[in-house]
Amino acid sequence: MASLITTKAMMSHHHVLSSTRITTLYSDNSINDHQHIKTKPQIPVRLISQRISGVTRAVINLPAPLPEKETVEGERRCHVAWTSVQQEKWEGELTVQGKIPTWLNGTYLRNGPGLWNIGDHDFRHLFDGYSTLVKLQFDDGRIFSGHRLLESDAYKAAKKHKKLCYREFSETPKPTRNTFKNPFSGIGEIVRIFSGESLTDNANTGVVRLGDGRVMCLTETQKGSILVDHETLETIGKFEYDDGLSDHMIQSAHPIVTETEMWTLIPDLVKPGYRVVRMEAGSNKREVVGRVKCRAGSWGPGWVHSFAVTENYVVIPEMPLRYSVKNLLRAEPTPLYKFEWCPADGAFLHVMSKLTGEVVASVEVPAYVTFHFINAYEEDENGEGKATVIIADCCEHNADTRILDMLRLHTLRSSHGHDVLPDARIGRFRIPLDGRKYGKLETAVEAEKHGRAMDMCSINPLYLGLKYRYVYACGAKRPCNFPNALSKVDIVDKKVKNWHEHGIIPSEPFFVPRPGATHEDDGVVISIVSEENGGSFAILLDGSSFEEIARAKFPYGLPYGLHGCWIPKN
Ligand SMILES: CC(=O)/C=C/C=C(C)/C=C/C1=C(C)CCCC1(C)C
Ligand SMILES: CC(/C=C/C=O)=C\C=C\C=O
Ligand SMILES: [Fe+2]
Repeated sequence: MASLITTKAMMSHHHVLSSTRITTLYSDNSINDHQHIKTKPQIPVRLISQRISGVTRAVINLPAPLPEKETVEGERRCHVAWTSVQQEKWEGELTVQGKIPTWLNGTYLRNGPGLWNIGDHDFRHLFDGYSTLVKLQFDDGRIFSGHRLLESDAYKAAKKHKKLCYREFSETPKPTRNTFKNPFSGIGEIVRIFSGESLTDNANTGVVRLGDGRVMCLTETQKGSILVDHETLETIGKFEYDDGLSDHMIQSAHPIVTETEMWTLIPDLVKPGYRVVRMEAGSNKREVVGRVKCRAGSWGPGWVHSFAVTENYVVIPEMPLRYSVKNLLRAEPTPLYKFEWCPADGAFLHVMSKLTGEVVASVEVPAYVTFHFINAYEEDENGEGKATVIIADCCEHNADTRILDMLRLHTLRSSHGHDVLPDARIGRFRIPLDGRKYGKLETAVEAEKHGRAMDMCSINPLYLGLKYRYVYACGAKRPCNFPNALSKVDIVDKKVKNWHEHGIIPSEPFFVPRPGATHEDDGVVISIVSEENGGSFAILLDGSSFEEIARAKFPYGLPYGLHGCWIPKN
């Protein structure tokens, strides 16, 4: 479907009246367009927007609704959230409806998969798409915006050769004819996987601002650590780690970054365990603080998309959903992709001292499935000035691995109106620090209050590792097949405020604190919303009341995105 839309969009000149400026963009750059453009001159597409009763309306620039017959696999036209971006880049000013707080000056940068096809080949899974950065540059009440595809080697090679060239999350390049003839090619491929050579560097998951100001896009392969310019969205180049740890090829997609340091986990597939590493701001060298050995007797370590820290400790999850070398070597994906579900081998959480690298607790907990840890903190239950327990909260999918396969594009694009999204909750782990063997897992807030969906979370970053109260995340208004609401959860009073409009798919609600604020929820929440009618807009909610304070419509539809960061204006 994406290719059909692309061709159509490319052939029409898009005119939208803008109150402040006219932007010219060239729709020459998506992979489909590329083929086309070789024989045709670039077509400038002018985006002009028109103010109608205070709201900027795109006049002709949104993709024209497709007739029912122009569909993927015989389906109805799918939501713009799951539709590839139609141009490689765009830049322009958005017209704001409402009032942006005067203190909000800086750039919100969001990463995520935004292009899910190469020529006629449609990718399978949400996580396969090529990284697409979206910026919202807030400047004195105005928003300058844009998007751009990340120039990873994987994307550049796909563009050049018009085929998949690296292993993505679920996609594997087709073997070449030589591979069939060469009896050693299987071994060669194993080497290429374990050296990381055949793995993607498509850094489509998150983006972080390091303490020294560099901005890095990330995914779960180490080679997918790529520096970008947050103003132009240009790709600067690979982040070159200067520490000899890259031969471990994979990493957590969510390092924890502060002004002074970065913490991350490097899983070890050969001797199942995790290296806990720290990198000083300004350096490219990660230092191994300690190593955790997996408790389960399984072949692979538990999948580690994210983890948590407290003031003094790193919390390392060992999920029963484990990396599987067997599945890694398969060309065709299993329902659990590169992972396998091993609940009989146990589920664990480990706690390491940041200072000494010593593992101070390692507890067995009930089975769990999570992509995202929300926050963690130490609690001194006896009031003796010593932490006795660690609380670690995560978006927990009720130990149900189906969520991974629910994120297949076919499912996201097809289950219209059916309530098929499996339930999720805020899972709260209690990890005793007194040597007890077991930890607890509880539901922090009744899941019904946020529509039984819970993922893509953020907190006030000033509360990282500390006792905190508010979680911002995607919840749901049922029925749905994907989280379709924004939720503010008060985990102390166990109250939830939800924000929803019909037909929307909002991306991660990102909290930016007001400078000088004394209340945890004094700030704004930013999200980019994909609409059912093919459009999209940026929304600003008040962090406290969770009510809309401003929105700004994009002159075109943007797909769903994953994680973002805030880069304050210097
Ligand atoms: C987008 C997101 O949240 C996760 C992306 C994960 C990726 C791209 C994982 C890729 C992998 C391979 C290509 C092979 C090795 C295993 C694994 C790290 C899962
Ligand atoms: C989008 C998502 C889960 C949604 C489920 O409700 C997970 C994304 C993980 C990667 O960042
Ligand atoms: Fe994530």
